[in-house]
Amino acid sequence: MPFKNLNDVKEHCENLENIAIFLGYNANVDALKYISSKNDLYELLDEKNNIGDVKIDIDKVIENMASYPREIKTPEEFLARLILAMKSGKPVEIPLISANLSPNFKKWLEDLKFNEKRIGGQVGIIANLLSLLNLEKIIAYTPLLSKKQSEMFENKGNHANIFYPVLKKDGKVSLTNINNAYKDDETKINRIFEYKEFDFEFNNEKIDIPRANRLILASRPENLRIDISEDIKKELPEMGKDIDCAIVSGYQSIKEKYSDGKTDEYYFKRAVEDIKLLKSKNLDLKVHLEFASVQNPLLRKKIVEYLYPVVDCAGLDETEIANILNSLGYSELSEKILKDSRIEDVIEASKIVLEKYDLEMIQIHTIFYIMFICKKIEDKAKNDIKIAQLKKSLEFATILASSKAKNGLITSIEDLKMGLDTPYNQYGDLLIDLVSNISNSSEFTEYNIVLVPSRIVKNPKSTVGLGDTISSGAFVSYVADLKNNNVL
Ligand SMILES: Nc1ncnc2c1ncn2[C@@H]1O[C@H](COP(=O)(O)OP(=O)(O)O)[C@@H](O)[C@H]1O
Ligand SMILES: O=P(O)(O)OC[C@H]1O[C@](O)(CO)[C@@H](O)[C@@H]1O
Ligand SMILES: [Mg+2]
Repeated sequence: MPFKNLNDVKEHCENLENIAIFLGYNANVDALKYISSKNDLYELLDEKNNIGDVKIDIDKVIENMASYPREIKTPEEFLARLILAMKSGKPVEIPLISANLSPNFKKWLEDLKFNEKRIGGQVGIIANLLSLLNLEKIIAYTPLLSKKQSEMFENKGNHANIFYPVLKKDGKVSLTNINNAYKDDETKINRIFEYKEFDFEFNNEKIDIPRANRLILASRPENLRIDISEDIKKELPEMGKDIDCAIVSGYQSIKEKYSDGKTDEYYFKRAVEDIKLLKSKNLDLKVHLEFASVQNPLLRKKIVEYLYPVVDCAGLDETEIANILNSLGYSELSEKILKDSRIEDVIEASKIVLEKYDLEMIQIHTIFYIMFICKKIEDKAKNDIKIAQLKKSLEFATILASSKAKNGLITSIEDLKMGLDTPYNQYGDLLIDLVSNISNSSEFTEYNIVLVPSRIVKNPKSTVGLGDTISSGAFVSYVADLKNNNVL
């Protein structure tokens, strides 16, 4: 067990302090609505426009939403997708395009009272986490940075360590404390419905919620472009020279077509350029792409086809990798994962993606485990060290995630004691045995498959952002090993 006490965790955090990282592109405000019981649910559904009076045939509504991007426009569609998400036991994110909303649904959303507002988006969540872990420098780039959004970035390290690239009057780009770098942009708000485990009746059906989870209604503002303006873009090579790694994300909000005539291809080509520019003066730079759920299979395929070839590491959950496989034509394997989430199938899927895009590392997080898959190092002694380091990075990630699950957010390194004190889930030993058998099979002799069981928090305060927490914690820990001892 690599972490016996909080001091071991603190010592591990110290290894991360010399890491500098670039984060792009998506940040937003997460407005959280807690649904802790069936009464909360009925109150939510009855609020104002009597959305609860909506009598819906869930299957019919879903059938009618067959066209993509399967966004939500009406109360019926919201209700149907919320109940399906609750039943599924899986995290769900669905785009919400305000221009397309029915008037009564738009009003219902506007009148909704939220329990809590906190930073969201991969960039927002990861920047605040890594700041707290005292990383040397975090360049957090997001296209929209309103004053309200900039204030939600919390420079909680020993020194202000979250920076935003600002074009100065002399034409130079300076990395400015993000709290002072805001522009007159709109604030992007996502609505998060965080529900606990409970059961309820709906349309004469008893519905069980198998585990606490969340449904995200992700706004898609027309003027949000996943892009870096030319004057900042030209500085990317210099920024890349002074950092060790990058985490890129947010491509899920790219739309096929924009009002100004631009298309998704325009933004994907520029996103590839951004990564190549960051790497251009620093060949050791490691780039991790954190996936999110993408309803539209064409868009999902473009994200991996354009971006996986130019990144080194990919983080995603089992639903996301199943959907990627579906977009790549492996529909049978995809269906099996979506239906049963068997680890053998997830590992096979990871190997397919790793090989197809020549990735260095895949990191998968599911409710029951967190796993790294990568090629072995020739030298056995070195590879054994690598496995031990990968395992330690995953352990660290589970401690981060369960601390955040327990407390809703991590406010100090002391909070990590909560995660450390949370035991592995009951399937831990079974999963470890399963993976060691698979690792020894002929198909995987060239691969390291390293798994750590998750430390599931019963009745978590919230679940949104746990995947971002896991992926970023494991990735920066991996990079620290690369940087500090070059064994990997
Ligand atoms: N109650 C919980 N306790 C501990 N870890 C959890 C709990 N619920 C979920 N997790 C972890 O968080 C991950 C959620 O990942 P993901 O859905 O990608 O989150 P997000 O995209 O919101 O960051 C799961 O794969 C699991 O490892
Ligand atoms: O797809 P979007 O609008 O960038 O939102 C991403 C969502 O995913 C999260 O980052 C969690 O992974 C939420 O905080 C956020 O609401
Ligand atoms: Mg995720």
